[in-house]
Amino acid sequence: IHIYIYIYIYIYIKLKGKFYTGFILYALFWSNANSSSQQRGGAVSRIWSLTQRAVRQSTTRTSKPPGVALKFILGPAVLTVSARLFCHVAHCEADVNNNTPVEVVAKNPVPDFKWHVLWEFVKPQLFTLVCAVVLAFGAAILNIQIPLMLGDLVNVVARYLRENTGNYVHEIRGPALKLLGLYGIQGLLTSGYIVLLSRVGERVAADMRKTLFASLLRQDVAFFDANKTGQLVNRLTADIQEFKSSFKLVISQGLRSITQTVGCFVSLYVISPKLTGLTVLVLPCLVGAGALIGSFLRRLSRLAQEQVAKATGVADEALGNVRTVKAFAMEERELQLYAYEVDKSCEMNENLGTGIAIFQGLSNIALNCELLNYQHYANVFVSLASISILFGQVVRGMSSGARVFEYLALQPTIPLSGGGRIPYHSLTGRVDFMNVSFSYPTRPGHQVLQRFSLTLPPSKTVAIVGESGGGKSTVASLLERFYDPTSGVVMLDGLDIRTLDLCWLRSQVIGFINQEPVLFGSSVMENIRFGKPEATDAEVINAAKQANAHGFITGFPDGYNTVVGERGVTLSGGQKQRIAISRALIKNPSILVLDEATSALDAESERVVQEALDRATRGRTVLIIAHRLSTIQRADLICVMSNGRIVEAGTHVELLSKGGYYSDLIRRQRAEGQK
Ligand SMILES: Nc1ncnc2c1ncn2[C@@H]1O[C@H](COP(=O)(O)OP(=O)(O)OP(=O)(O)O)[C@@H](O)[C@H]1O
Repeated sequence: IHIYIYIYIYIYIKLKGKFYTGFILYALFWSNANSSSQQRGGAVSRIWSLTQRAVRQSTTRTSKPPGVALKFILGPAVLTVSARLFCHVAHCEADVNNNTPVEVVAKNPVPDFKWHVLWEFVKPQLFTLVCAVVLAFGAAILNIQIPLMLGDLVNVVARYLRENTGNYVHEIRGPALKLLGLYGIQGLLTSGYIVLLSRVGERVAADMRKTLFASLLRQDVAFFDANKTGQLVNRLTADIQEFKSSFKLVISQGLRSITQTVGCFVSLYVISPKLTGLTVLVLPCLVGAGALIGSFLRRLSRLAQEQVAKATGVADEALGNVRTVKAFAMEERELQLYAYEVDKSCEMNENLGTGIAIFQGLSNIALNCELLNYQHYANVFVSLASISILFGQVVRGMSSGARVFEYLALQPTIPLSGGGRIPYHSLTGRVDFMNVSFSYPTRPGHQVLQRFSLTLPPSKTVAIVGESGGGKSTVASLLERFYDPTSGVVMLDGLDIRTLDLCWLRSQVIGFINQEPVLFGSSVMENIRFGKPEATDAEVINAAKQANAHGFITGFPDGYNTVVGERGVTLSGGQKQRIAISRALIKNPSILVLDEATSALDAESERVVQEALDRATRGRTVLIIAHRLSTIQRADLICVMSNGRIVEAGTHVELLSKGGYYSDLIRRQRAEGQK
């Protein structure tokens, strides 16, 4: 009987997660106690024998072997619970999406779990959730009834064996049919609540993902300086996954385990187990069927996982290239793309949930039918063990939830919308930096700009040159309003840019091209259209012509429909740069910022790109940040920066004749070129 109980529990463990820690500990404890008591030594053995004696004295004898409840049910169960509570060991609850948890370093290491935020997500699913709870409760109540029905059946068999009178088939039919009916209803209820719960879980998780993604995209660039993209993506994936699993498990198992534990303790002492039956013969069939359905479910799970990864890929790309997304004010479009992929993965996970539901419903029926003779022993153990799993799961679920909620509540310091706009026909494109001082929020002690002043006259080209780390790119970042100055103002047409609509500023006024153009893994057409989503094909082609890109694009077999690969890996540096220029030009910006736009190119690529840039800059206010001084000689004004200040300014000829910092830079660059 002991072997059977172990086999039964083993199967249960296989189906419901691994909670064998208590068993291993118990087995060790028991064998140690037995061998030690034979040697009459050891504190452990003495405590053990005292416990056994106390239990023997306190329990009234039943038909069960003495101490069986302690040895095979309470012992392992209590040890499992303790191991779980105190040691956090050996629990590996099945994760349908096989997400590998990544260490998350939170800004606030222990964020609070906010119930009211959870409520906002659960509210729309409340009806489905209540139905799931009712069904789960019904299934749990039936689970308690089953051993009692079983008792009726056993009584009939026992009476027949004892008295050998009456019509056996007639007498057994009633209780047997009742029992089968009960199993059927129980299976249906189980499937029902799992389907509903899976739906609630998936929808809550999908809503959380979309809301968190929207909240992340809204954040300032400074937020992304302080947080690694991988961690943010992890909150969108692993944390929400963990939270979802816990949410479903706690509701389904919590209700079932508590009701079942109470009920099974009662029935354990009411019914006496007599039947053994065909279990050994049937078990391999059950295991085989389980393995078959399991492999199907694993396939479903893998597909769902791939879809989740796809959604994560979209998020990762948008967040990883957040400067580009922000420079084109494309937050809304990225959100839509992500929402589409998330909804698809939500649907696939719902299908998976239905598969699991059918599997569990069937396995419940099969196990109940075939293993009924051990039901009352094993159920108590399983219920107790499930409660122990729940403790750990509640803790993990709440901490994952808290990490997700932490970022939902964050408000950006630079709001994306709101503020004034200057009508297109009256916008001149004059920019003034007035006494600007600035430190990056992640390095507040390091002042990058100190009382920096500079004017970009309308339709003129101003270049900034100077030593590396002197603060040139920071000037461009402040114009894009990736950050706000610590003191001083940046003005557009005489208006403080903090009073202007940021979305308008980035999407319509400023075109930004930097050293390493970032493309998205879609077609050339879509990449150029990123600059102006409503642009017609003709506008896209026109922008590509202006940027010297039309020729090479039409040379590809798929032309504008050529997919450029992740981050544009299938294109050369010069080609990528020209697509980036087309993307900036399509919005017809009044101001163009070129941050080292040609410094990563070889001489030939630089020539074609430079040609495109010369054409692109005509009639616009241009700020060029340059390393290669040869590219800026025709600028209307060249400023030399050092230590966050302008130390010299003038035209190329003026600065050369001055013989100061600029001519020194030119000399050094020539010398490097000759080497
Ligand atoms: N996001 C950031 N967070 C914190 N510090 C930064 C950040 N970006 C730049 N810095 C620091 O600010 C200073 C100025 O950097 P910036 O990129 O503006 O220099 P640069 O003149 O453009 O240099 P380079 O010519 O090498 O590109 C440097 O000391 C740099 O380390």
